[in-house]
Amino acid sequence: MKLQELASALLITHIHGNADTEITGIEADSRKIKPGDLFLCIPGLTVDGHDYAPKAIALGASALVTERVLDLAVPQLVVKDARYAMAALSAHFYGYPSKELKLIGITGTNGKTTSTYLLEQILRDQGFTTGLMGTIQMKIGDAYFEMERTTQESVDLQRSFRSMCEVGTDYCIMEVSSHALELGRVKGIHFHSGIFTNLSQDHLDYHKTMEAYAAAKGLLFSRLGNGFSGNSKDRQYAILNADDAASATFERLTSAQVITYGIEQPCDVRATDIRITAKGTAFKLVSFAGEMFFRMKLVGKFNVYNALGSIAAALAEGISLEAIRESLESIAVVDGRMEVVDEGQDYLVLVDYAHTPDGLENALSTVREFAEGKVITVFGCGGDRDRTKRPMMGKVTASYSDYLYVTSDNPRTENPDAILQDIVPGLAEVNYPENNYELIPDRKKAIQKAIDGAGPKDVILIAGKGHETYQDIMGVKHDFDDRLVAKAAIKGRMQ
Ligand SMILES: CC(=O)N[C@H]1[C@@H](OP(=O)(O)OP(=O)(O)OC[C@H]2O[C@@H](n3ccc(=O)[nH]c3=O)[C@H](O)[C@@H]2O)O[C@H](CO)[C@@H](O)[C@@H]1O[C@H](C)C(=O)N[C@@H](C)C(=O)N[C@H](CCC(=O)O)C(=O)O
Ligand SMILES: Nc1ncnc2c1ncn2[C@@H]1O[C@H](COP(=O)(O)OP(=O)(O)OP(=O)(O)O)[C@@H](O)[C@H]1O
Ligand SMILES: N[C@H](CCC[C@H](N)C(=O)O)C(=O)O
Ligand SMILES: [Mg+2]
Repeated sequence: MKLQELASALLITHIHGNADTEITGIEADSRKIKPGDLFLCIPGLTVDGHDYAPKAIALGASALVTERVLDLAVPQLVVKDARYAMAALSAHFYGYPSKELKLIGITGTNGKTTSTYLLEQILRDQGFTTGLMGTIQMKIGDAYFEMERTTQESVDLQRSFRSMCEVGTDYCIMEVSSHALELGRVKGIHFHSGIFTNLSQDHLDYHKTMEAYAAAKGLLFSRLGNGFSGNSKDRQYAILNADDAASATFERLTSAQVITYGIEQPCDVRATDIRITAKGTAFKLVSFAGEMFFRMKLVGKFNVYNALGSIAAALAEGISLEAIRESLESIAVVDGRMEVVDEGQDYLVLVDYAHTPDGLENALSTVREFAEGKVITVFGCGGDRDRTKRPMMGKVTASYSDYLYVTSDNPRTENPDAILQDIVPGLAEVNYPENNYELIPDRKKAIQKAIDGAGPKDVILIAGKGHETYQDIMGVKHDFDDRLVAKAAIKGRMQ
């Protein structure tokens, strides 16, 4: 595509240099430039992409998008806002692929990944070709890719959507993080439907206040449904959790048709008669499409919420309740979410991804409900992330646990001991006895100790890392998988 043609996606631009320059790719990271690419210079929060333009040119970039003319010998498309331009130009370059897919975005503090897996399974079982995008991985056709982040940068997103179109994808189910919404990664993307899981504290390092965090999530819904067509195929849906106060705001923001789900409040898709055991969850579904009993292998009341959001979305797509039930009942586990580590031991070991106060409250209240012995928790808090959630996570964990091992969870560039010290005031707040916890920065040692000390019927919850296979220390990702470490410790104890 010629630079001139690409520039037509924006009204106010200025081309400095040859407008007929051929662009064969589009990229915002100088480290990924290939010859012929257009390099987008994005002023970031940590560095300014304009400083990397010489490196991009050295690697073969044929033109730049800049916010000011740089003294460099390549054509430049000068724009007002490079981040906005990145979203608009990449959509144009890849031919607006989100319009060719039925894209269902899922946002909320907890439950996004789980919900994407549930809904994707239901749709796949119906014979649809599905795409998936989120924290654990991206799926395009039958190929799986590792993800750097939960929601990709706009240029990568558009490229991924185009690849999904090329393999005949009908539905793409994706997690939409608050960072992505705030940073405009999903600007101009056409969503078919949006699902809201819940809102509780996280990421205040970035959003600063809960109001700003909620407003970021709201962006997904304010963009839905703007333009009725009368054609039921084009109809857009906002699927909202009736038991979460933020839903009322999102309902006001959206023009999409609202479907509500929940447990406590009256709503369109509701679960009653809920039973929770260590082996699964059963409930009666009462919905606008009828009533039915569900028996899922997924553990925890929070997974009933995740199921309800997915059921509502699937019903909106015209899938029968019976088919939805069959799919949901077939799912054994979502990678790293309440995953059992079973080596035949007489205590239960669960690996879970709870890494917020609310996530921990949900995971631990579930464990409390079925634990016959003590509840022992191993957890930590991520470095370079919301510090104010640390004592809150300590408090919640202490409230539900008989014994605690406070340890490291991706300290990143922070001092691991200092992170642990930020958690301790939360334990003191509920007068947690000093004899009931240990601070062990080495996560492997903490897991080993928890396993060595477990008695029959005890439950050990290893929280925070779930599917992760690394421990990030000073920017270096060291191999670390809670499930493998726990497995080895259980076996070690048996010998
Ligand atoms: C707060 C945040 O999300 N920041 C993201 C944002 O950073 P930024 O705008 O500050 O960019 P920057 O790092 O200053 O770089 C500016 C520009 O220079 C470019 N650059 C930079 C270095 C270089 O050598 N060459 C180069 O070209 C960069 O590609 C970028 O275009 O844009 C960058 C490029 O896309 C991202 O790498 C970066 O993610 C950071 C690393 C991050 O950790 N993000 C996390 C918090 C995040 O996004 N998490 C959510 C999930 C959260 C959840 O819901 O749990 C997610 O969607 O993953
Ligand atoms: N609906 C829910 N409500 C509250 N807690 C939940 C819910 N679903 C899952 N959780 C808890 O949160 C943890 C993370 O779940 P999941 O990975 O599905 O969330 P996520 O929103 O994708 O998280 P992230 O923002 O890190 O991508 C789970 O391991 C579980 O402990
Ligand atoms: N999406 C979340 C994941 C946190 C997972 C936890 N293991 C941590 O590193 O804090 C984040 O980037 O904040
Ligand atoms: Mg996720």
